[in-house]
Amino acid sequence: MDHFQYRDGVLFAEDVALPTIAETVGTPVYVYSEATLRRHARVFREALSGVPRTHFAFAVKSNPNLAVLRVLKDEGFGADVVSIGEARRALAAGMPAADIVFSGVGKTDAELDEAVEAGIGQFNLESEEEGIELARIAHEKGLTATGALRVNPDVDAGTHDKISTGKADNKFGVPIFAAKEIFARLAALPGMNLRGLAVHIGSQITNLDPSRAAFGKIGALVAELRADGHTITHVDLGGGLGVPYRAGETLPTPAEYGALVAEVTADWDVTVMFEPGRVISGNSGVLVSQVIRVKRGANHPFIVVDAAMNDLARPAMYDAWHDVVAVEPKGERLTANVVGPICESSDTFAKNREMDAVETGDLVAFRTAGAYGATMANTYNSRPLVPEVLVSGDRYAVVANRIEPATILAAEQVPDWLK
Ligand SMILES: Cc1ncc(COP(=O)(O)O)c(C=O)c1O
Ligand SMILES: N[C@@H](CCCC[NH3+])C(=O)O
Repeated sequence: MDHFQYRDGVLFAEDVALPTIAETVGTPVYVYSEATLRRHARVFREALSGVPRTHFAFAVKSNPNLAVLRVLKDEGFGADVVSIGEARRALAAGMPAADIVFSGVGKTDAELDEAVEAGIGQFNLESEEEGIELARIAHEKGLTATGALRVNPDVDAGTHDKISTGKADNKFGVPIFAAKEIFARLAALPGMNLRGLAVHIGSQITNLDPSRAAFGKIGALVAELRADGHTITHVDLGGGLGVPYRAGETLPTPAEYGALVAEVTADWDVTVMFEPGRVISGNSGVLVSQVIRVKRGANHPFIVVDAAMNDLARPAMYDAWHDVVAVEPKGERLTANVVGPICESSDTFAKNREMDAVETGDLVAFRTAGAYGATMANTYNSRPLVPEVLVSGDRYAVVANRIEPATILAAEQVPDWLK
């Protein structure tokens, strides 16, 4: 059930009218539905109920807001983090360190050190070099770090090139042809408990065949490692399941993904770990923005809204589609370009888009903005950092303040020689 629905011609998030939030918090503003987050978490877990032992780690990068993480912690999720900053967020949300998986291709020694001290549950090792460093750091403290070797299976996930991670020339993981030897060397190090493998081939995956191919390669590697005498208790299959961004799109469902995983992993006898991000957070959020003005263009009008590419970078970065809807539709349609105020032509959310007619002062909502939205926001053009609101039934709360340019200016200074 969609928790963003029209009631009497006004778009609501659960039981809160979006204009109410826009009036009290201002625009642009991200609005998340707690009920949707919980529903997605439960649907995903349920989809994997055919797998006997599972661990769910929400990909913090998709939406690191503390309140969002708290909801997922409540749903029994741990976290997949890629920096110590994300690890601190997961811990601050109350997630046990043991439920946190530390991924990422460039973990610094300082990050590894802090994460080992914190008792992070699993390090997904992206290289032999990283594994050696982690083992040394842990051993010097008289501790043992738990690791899984991330394997690059050389499978094309068929997604946007910029978010594809499993091809041989992507920077992630160790080449599959070298994985056995690297595993053996790392497993022998004092300070290292290497318990399994990890794989993640990309994001916004819309066809499960590449996942099947990648998981099959991992299964074969598990068998080979066991034949060599290694103990494999955990395999992390990453995240990446895509979500519909436009009405009418059909994508693999969590249930189809779950059935594939149950089938492929049936004889693995491991705890299967997952790192879903977008599939949990994507359709849990919208970005609400106000129309500043509608200006005439050569072909179509330009609808200039108060959100920009600094608030929602996906269209500019990946030519991504986000549905744009009027919060209070008037029943008319038009074809327009929806743009932000930033001085770049890439600050375009929609081109030649047939959409609800809107006028100056109207509110619009960008749908499917809960993943890789606020988390990728910045302050380009000295714009404020966009705020976030969580709705729960008829309640709502600001869960991230708008950071005004003055706050950022206060962190800058002119050096003595220029005074
Ligand atoms: C290692 C890792 N795990 C999980 C994710 C989450 O991906 P998604 O949000 O597509 O589920 C990503 C991002 O692609 C990732 O790099
Ligand atoms: N930022 C990307 C996803 C990156 C996934 C990172 N592992 C997007 O918005 O689609």
